[in-house]
Amino acid sequence: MDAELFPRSRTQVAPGAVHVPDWLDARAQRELLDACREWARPPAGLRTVRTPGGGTMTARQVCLGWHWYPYGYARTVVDGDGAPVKPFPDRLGALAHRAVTDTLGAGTARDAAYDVALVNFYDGDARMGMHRDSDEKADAPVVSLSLGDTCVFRFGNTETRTRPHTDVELRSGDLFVFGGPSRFAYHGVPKVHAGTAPRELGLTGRLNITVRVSGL
Ligand SMILES: O=C(O)CCC(=O)C(=O)O
Ligand SMILES: [Fe+2]
Repeated sequence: MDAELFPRSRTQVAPGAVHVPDWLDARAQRELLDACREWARPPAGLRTVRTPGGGTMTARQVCLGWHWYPYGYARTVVDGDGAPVKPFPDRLGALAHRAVTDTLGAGTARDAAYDVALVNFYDGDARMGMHRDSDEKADAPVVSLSLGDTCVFRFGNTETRTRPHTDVELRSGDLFVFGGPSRFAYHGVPKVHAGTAPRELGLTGRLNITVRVSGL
């Protein structure tokens, strides 16, 4: 949509939590999507995540650098095909540094060694419940990039899964960074709006890439 009634602008959603609309241009989105398609291939490809309670996550996932499973990190896909996790690409680290500098300032992530990416694919009625990204042993900001369908991203507080929270619309190309006092805030994806991806991207569904420092 190029004729917004109200142009979207950069917003600080909470201290240390910043939303930047359209951070990735169409070409960068396309390149990231192509990379995600490669990463999704087996071995150590896209998988359904099973939770200890016997449930499954509706968003399917592939990891880079370290393999996340509920609730920890490993070097191999311990809850899947057992293959070694795919390497963390340097360019995702560079992208994360640029994202943090752009949102929270140059000093914030100077020494942060980004080494993990979690790629979540949402199709159909997929969503993600309120949770904290708390299996990392470091407090560097989490960098989140979205591709494809628009979603409602719910950003809450560090104490409870419930209110107060702010609902933000994340669209294809948007950046969301949460660090500092917001690093361990609860967040989730209650809704993905099917069929809202930019037509020229060629993606049915939504992809989200979070880049993190494992501290491991
Ligand atoms: O899909 C999103 O925007 C959020 C993903 C997320 O919270 C996570 O991977 O931990
Ligand atoms: Fe998360």
